[in-house]
Amino acid sequence: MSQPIEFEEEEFTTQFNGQTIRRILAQTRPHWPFLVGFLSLIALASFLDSYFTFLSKRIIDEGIVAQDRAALYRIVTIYGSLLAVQALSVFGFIYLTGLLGERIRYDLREKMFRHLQRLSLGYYNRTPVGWIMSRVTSDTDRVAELVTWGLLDTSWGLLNIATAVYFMMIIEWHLALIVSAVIPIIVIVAIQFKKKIIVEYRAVRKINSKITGAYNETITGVKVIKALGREKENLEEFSHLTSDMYRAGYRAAWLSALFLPTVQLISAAAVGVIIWYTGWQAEVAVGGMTLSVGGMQAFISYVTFMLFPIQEMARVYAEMQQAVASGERIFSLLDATPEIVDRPDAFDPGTLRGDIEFEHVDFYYEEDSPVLQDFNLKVRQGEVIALVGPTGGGKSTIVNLLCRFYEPKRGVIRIGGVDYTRFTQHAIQSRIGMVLQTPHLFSGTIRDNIRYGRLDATDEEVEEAARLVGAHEFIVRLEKGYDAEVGEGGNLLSVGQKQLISLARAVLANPDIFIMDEATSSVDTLTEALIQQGMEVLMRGRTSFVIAHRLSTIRNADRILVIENGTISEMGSHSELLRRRGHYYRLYTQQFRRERSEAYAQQVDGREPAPAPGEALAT
Ligand SMILES: Nc1ncnc2c1ncn2[C@@H]1O[C@H](COP(=O)(O)OP(=O)(O)OP(=O)(O)O)[C@@H](O)[C@H]1O
Repeated sequence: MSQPIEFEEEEFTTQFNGQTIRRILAQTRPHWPFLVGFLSLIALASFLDSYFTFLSKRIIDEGIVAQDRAALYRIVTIYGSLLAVQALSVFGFIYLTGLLGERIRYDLREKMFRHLQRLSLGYYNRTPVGWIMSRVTSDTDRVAELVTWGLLDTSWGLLNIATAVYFMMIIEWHLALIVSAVIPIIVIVAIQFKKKIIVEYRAVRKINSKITGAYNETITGVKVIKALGREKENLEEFSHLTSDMYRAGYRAAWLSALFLPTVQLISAAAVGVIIWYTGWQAEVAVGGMTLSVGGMQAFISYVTFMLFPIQEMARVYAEMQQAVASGERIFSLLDATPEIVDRPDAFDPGTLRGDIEFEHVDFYYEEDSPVLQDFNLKVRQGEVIALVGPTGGGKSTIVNLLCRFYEPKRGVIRIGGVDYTRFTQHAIQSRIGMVLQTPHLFSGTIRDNIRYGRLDATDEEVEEAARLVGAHEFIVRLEKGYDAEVGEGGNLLSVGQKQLISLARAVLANPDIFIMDEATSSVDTLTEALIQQGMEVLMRGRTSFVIAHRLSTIRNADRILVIENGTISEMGSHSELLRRRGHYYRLYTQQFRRERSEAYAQQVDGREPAPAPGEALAT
């Protein structure tokens, strides 16, 4: 059953955390010229915004009321030129904010990508891919939004209010003080509303993604639902969801509708105070009236125009909680320390050729469930080791330890007589060639994927490698040959073809140690023979470990290890182990019998037998 995707709808319970906010803001430090640029332009634009209202007052008082045509023209000309300056500064700050946002997104993503490459496999085991993807995409966006548009709206809002108060003070400071008292009231009311509205909309989105999930399950599982007669129960569950959504949607709509009239009423009260004050002054201070008609009009404009920046600031404040939570998750990723780090004196031995030794190795993924305990193994340079045994026995773990994707918890692994933790990880991993059971190919062409083994290889070398492992024939049969796209993860090719390409890639890399996890199923007999031949090319003269599923590999191996419960339960060559008539003998005869009967069935009725991986040697 599919799970609804809810990464976007995570809970944001984080409270304001000054340290995280400081760290988020610190992301702008390398780009301070942009920041200074956009803040200065915003300051200019907001100053002009308020100044325009002041100029309007002067147009009314000095031009229209005083009937002074020259003054009117002069002020209107100033107004017009400043409008052009304002237009330029608005263009400038929006442009700079956009650029700053892109830089911050780029920086964060690059930092995360770099860090993700350093993290050990253990981190990837614990952390779902979806979680990481959410950090890299939506969280980065939220943080970038906060430090750009959020910062822009806040500074623009604050500066607008400050300059408006400044000009009101110039016009009539008593009234300016009275009117300013309204500002914090509107700010608090606006923040409370916005916070509540955001909570309701988030609830709506969350339920919506559950509804999508419910639709998905019902449609994909329609047969089962019908067969079990679950329609009524499903409908009831669905009705709960939709009525929850209706309630949350209703509350959001009600709050949104209530919000604007409420703040408008508060500002209307302020406008009332202004008008009352003007009238009162006219009464008590006949002849000495300090607030002109233009002044009153300017005050009313300042109060009304203040509403918009206050709303924007309230929105930013309410959304800041989300951005802080996003920031915390991004930093938790960036602060995760790799479990495997090179020692300060780590070196590159130049080669990994030499005997390999596991000495008293203990290993676990989870502390309370040991996988290997006191594991000992000596492998001579050039030996081919086949690992067989039941699933979960520890075969992949042995190979993972050898590649140093994990390190022993106790004991030591030596390569060429040296503890391998003295080498750099790169020195080890770049000299081990690995072909996985379901090999991973990267989107691109077949040629690109083979060349991944050695980036400076020529086209001829790429083809030569493919020929050596027997992949050339199938590649040239494809319409575009080596230039055929493999699709995301190589999914346009079969498992066998992917293995052949991985073998060619490994040949090109010319590793000192070769590791192969054979494909268990879905490989036809011809491809299987090709893979076998390719493996032999690669194993020649190289120490090789094969997690073996096929009889042919096992017969040719120098030594076969039967791995059960993290220990070697049997070890020897194919004929030795058969003579011993133990676990290996049973696995082998079972598989041999199955293969015989399949071959017989094919001969009799020409049908393709279904694979029975349950009986394979290493599953
Ligand atoms: N990443 C992991 N985190 C936790 N436990 C793990 C992890 N990988 C393997 N294990 C556990 O370690 C044990 C050995 O697993 P391992 O994959 O080495 O066995 P295997 O012999 O290769 O099996 P298979 O043939 O199925 O691949 C199993 O019990 C498995 O559940």
